[in-house]
Amino acid sequence: MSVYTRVEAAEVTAFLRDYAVGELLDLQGIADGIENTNYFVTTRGGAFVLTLFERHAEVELEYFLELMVALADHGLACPRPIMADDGSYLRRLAQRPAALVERLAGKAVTEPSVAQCAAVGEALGRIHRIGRHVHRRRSNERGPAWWRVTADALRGVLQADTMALIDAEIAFQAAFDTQHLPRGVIHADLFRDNVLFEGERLSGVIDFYAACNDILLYDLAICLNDWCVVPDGDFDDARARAFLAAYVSGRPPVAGEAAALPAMLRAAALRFWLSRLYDLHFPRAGEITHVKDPGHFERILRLRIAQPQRTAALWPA
Ligand SMILES: Nc1ncnc2c1ncn2[C@@H]1O[C@H](COP(=O)(O)OP(=O)(O)O)[C@@H](O)[C@H]1O
Ligand SMILES: N[C@@H](CCOP(=O)(O)O)C(=O)O
Repeated sequence: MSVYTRVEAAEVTAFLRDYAVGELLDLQGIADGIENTNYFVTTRGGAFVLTLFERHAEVELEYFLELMVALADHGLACPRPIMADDGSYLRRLAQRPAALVERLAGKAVTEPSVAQCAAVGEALGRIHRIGRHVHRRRSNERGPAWWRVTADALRGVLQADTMALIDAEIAFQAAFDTQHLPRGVIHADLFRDNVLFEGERLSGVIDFYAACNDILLYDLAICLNDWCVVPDGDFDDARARAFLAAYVSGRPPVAGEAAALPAMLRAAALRFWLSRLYDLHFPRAGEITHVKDPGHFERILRLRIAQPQRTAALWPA
């Protein structure tokens, strides 16, 4: 579940007095999600999602909200934050920072089609372009420094050969030159559960609460490893081609990006393997029970190491 902080209708009614959204008609806790407390809020003025943020600092939340406003202003299908009467997007409710955003139609897909992968590639290219308008900055809290700390935390609980693979990959990534790769705002967690569809139409990209400034190609690699794979982690060529073609039509790559993709795919696999391993071995008290399979990303990492040329033919000429 993802209602960590309970709020009553009376509290939400009082909270909504500072927004021009009309009277509260309905309040429903949202069961999906991992990190924050989310409620569907229906008022006379529309349908919204109320998020109570459970762990981020206000300065980070200002970054996420600035990004969502910029994306919505530039026409990306994503939840537009609702401005309170005092001009702010971030308020407080039940001793938590809280924001009200537009509720979007659609559902997440578990088996994406070629057309849906193309739509996600197109949306990711747009996020990377529009991200240039965001003035605040945020570093990637799950970047190489976090990989090393997390690997050290896992050292006592993993088998020696598993640990050796993690250490070798961290060393490979440290030696890999990324200076020439374009950087900007990345979503950083654009998995299947963070995109809503109505049929083949992408109706919303959600959950910008891992967004940060990092290598754009790394964001692309995160998506490819999730959206464009068959269950064993190998690429589905048609989906990967469609995703890449749609992405590069919106954000043309610079020299050297295609050659760096195999390493970025490995970095993306390592990052989610580590977070899943950490969540499995060190579950957070009182939090989510649906632990995601770390083995999936171990398989993906091993495959990407074994097949460095695999994406060469998928990247548009
Ligand atoms: N703006 C929105 N419109 C419609 N549904 C949403 C919206 N935001 C969140 N949801 C629903 O709430 C769920 C949890 O949201 P998410 O942001 O992924 O939570 P968390 O940050 O806790 O992981 C999503 O899977 C989706 O079903
Ligand atoms: N999409 C991820 C979960 C989100 O990552 P986290 O580091 O915030 O837990 C996955 O499928 O593992």
